[in-house]
Amino acid sequence: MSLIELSNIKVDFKQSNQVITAVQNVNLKVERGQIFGIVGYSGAGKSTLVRTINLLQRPTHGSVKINDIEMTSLSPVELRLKRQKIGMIFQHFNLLEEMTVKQNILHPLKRSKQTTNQKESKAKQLLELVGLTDQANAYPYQLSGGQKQRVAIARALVNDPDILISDESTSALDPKTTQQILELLNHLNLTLHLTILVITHEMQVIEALADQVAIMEHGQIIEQGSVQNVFNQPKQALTQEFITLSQGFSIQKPQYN
Ligand SMILES: Nc1ncnc2c1ncn2[C@@H]1O[C@H](COP(=O)(O)OP(=O)(O)OP(=O)(O)O)[C@@H](O)[C@H]1O
Repeated sequence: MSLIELSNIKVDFKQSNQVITAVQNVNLKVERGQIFGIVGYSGAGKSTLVRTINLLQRPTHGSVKINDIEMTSLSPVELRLKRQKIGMIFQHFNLLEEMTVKQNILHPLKRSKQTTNQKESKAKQLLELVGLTDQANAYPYQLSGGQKQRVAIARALVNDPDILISDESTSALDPKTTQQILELLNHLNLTLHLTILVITHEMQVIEALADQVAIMEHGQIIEQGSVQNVFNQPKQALTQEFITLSQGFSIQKPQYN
């Protein structure tokens, strides 16, 4: 049994008198402990697809199973509890500017029945895990982009999730900081056995981090497999294009005599 199993997913958006199909015919299985990458250009449907996993986006058709439980059949209360086990991080961090690092991390626990001591101890443990112990009382504006993403990661882990969804989490960061965040995600995968879904338009992120990859175009998965196989033997022209682009830019300059 796979941890995540998406079957025949379709997502339509209705806008006045037209229908936009953002995702269609998607079948995807993610095993526990995997790092699964989803690659595609802007508008390919990556974010819409992963938002169906915690039903932030309800699919028009299809089945979403987490741990063999059909998410689309859950009551609102059951769904809220299941969602707590799926953390998310984003490109622009989405921190609350008026709150300190520690308050941001503990924010998802605001309605929890945990004692202050339990929350303090959780915050301490998470601050240590993401390397921000000294910044507990700082505000987001005092932090670098990489530090902000570390706060967001700690916040995403506060309910001990089984799954972390990273939606372009390194796209606003410079290469060195990207490397550090990818190392942290890899560390979390290994030490917490966290299953991670990585959405990106950068194939080098997939190459560095993921075990499996799916390539999306026009709302569909056009190719998927192990990172090794897909990189060694890409079947689709778009996959080849992403691999070529990940090896850096090559500009043909005119020759002047
Ligand atoms: N709420 C919405 N209403 C209408 N159309 C939407 C909505 N959300 C997404 N879309 C459309 O669905 C398609 C897929 O968008 P989506 O954001 O999932 O792509 P993406 O691959 O994640 O790209 P990006 O990285 O730019 O977010 C796009 O054509 C987008 O305009």
